[in-house]
Amino acid sequence: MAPIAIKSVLISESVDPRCKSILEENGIRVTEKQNMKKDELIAEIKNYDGLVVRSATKVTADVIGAADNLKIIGRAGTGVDNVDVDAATKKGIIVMNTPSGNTISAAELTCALLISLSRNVPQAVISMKQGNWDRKKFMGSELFGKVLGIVGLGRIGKEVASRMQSFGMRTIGYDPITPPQVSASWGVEQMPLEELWPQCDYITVHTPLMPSTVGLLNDESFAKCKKGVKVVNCARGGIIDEAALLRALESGQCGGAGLDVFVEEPPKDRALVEHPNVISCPHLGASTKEAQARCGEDIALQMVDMVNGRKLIGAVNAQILVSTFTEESHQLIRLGEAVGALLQACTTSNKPLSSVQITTLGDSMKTSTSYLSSSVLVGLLKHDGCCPNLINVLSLSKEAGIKCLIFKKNLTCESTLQAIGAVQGGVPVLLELCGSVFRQPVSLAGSLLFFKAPANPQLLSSVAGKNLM
Ligand SMILES: NC(=O)c1ccc[n+]([C@@H]2O[C@H](COP(=O)([O-])OP(=O)(O)OC[C@H]3O[C@@H](n4cnc5c(N)ncnc54)[C@H](O)[C@@H]3O)[C@@H](O)[C@H]2O)c1
Ligand SMILES: O=C(O)[C@H](O)COP(=O)(O)O
Repeated sequence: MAPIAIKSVLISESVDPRCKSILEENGIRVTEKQNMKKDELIAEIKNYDGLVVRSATKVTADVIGAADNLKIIGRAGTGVDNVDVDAATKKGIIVMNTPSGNTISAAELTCALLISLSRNVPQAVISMKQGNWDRKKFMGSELFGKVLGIVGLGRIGKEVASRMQSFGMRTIGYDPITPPQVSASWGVEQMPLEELWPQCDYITVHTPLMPSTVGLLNDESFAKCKKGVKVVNCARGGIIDEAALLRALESGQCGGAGLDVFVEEPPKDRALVEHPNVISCPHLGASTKEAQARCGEDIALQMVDMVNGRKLIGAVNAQILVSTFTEESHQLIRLGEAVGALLQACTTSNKPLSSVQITTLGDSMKTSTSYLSSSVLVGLLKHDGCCPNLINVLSLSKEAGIKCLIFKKNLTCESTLQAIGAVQGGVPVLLELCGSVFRQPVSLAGSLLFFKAPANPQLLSSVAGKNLM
């Protein structure tokens, strides 16, 4: 992949100043503009190659549609649910995050909410400030010996588990990806949700927000819980269904909730925030000096590493690019694109080919097959008005109805058009085209003119001119 040029970046939220400094030290122009309305962002975004956001900027399909020069959206934090990743991918824009920078901070806030719930700390504080001394009202219960259910055993779930184990809690959990033996090694017994709900005194959720996690805790699951269960959501609003939570709080099925996140932020509907058994924060999980310093620094360094062609870290929609940061991969990508463009040029139709078979030969090609085949598709699809790159080409070729088959060994090819290429001396060359073998490999650079005729020196001079013979 040719290095991605990022000359200007817009930071649209409060991101640690290290982010701006690092980008500027690396020759990238930075503009900071916070609290932009959607229309303002749409008007502004076309001026930038890069955008850095936290969770408040909604990078919707409209914004992406207007982002004519945008090559990267950097999320200084974990969740990318405020970015339309599909729209970005289709437009060939990399989406990158810094998922571990705020793990500890989010885990610590979760623990703070769990502890606060057990001892009514926030409610007691408010009562004291109002001049009261109410010891009876705020009778709590120990966490020691209680069961904590952790739904989502990734980075934050794991850190919450070890911290709450030190309070003597038994930690059980569920995660469809983290293997049970892995979570067992940090003290979390996994089980299906059906078994988990009835055992928990406390439940905390740490999953991303996606269709399968919306309303994970809903009327049905609350009904399966112990009466008085206390819940915490420091992940994303909506993982605990807000209406169901309110109903459970009102019926006493839920004894208290600690909420850092809401479906709508800030929440216009105040019913949950104002409920006496709810303690809440304005999305503060990552709001520590340490987390912000890490995330701001990480996103800037990741962008700079990518621009300088060193490596790609944190890309959520461009896995294919990870192995394209070597000179060898650049040569193979140029080869793939040139072969794809050549095959497309050989067709008489303006439409892209409907199916393509890509065969790689040799051990050294084993790791390059995915980006090589994608680069052939880039070459096939490159025409006026279509801007394929390695990020969007699979979705563009799917839309164009191109069937792509990839083989890692030589197969008899029955294609109407066939090109064989290689990299020789660092240069992509063509060895064979539609059955014609080039004794002298043809450098795949610049403009090429192919002329098919029987081998006849006189004919050649009539085409190429005597002086070129
Ligand atoms: N409140 C904040 O300020 C704050 C800060 C950081 C992260 N977060 C949020 O916290 C959440 C977790 O972050 P993380 O860094 O631990 O993410 P992670 O990717 O490390 O872990 C998420 C885990 O959820 C699991 N999961 C996915 N679907 C599931 C399901 N249906 N049931 C159970 N588990 C499921 C995944 O397998 C994964 O192990 C994310 O939503 C993130 O956006 C919030
Ligand atoms: O997903 C995250 O990283 C957190 O929700 C933090 O969001 P923030 O950067 O807007 O505080």
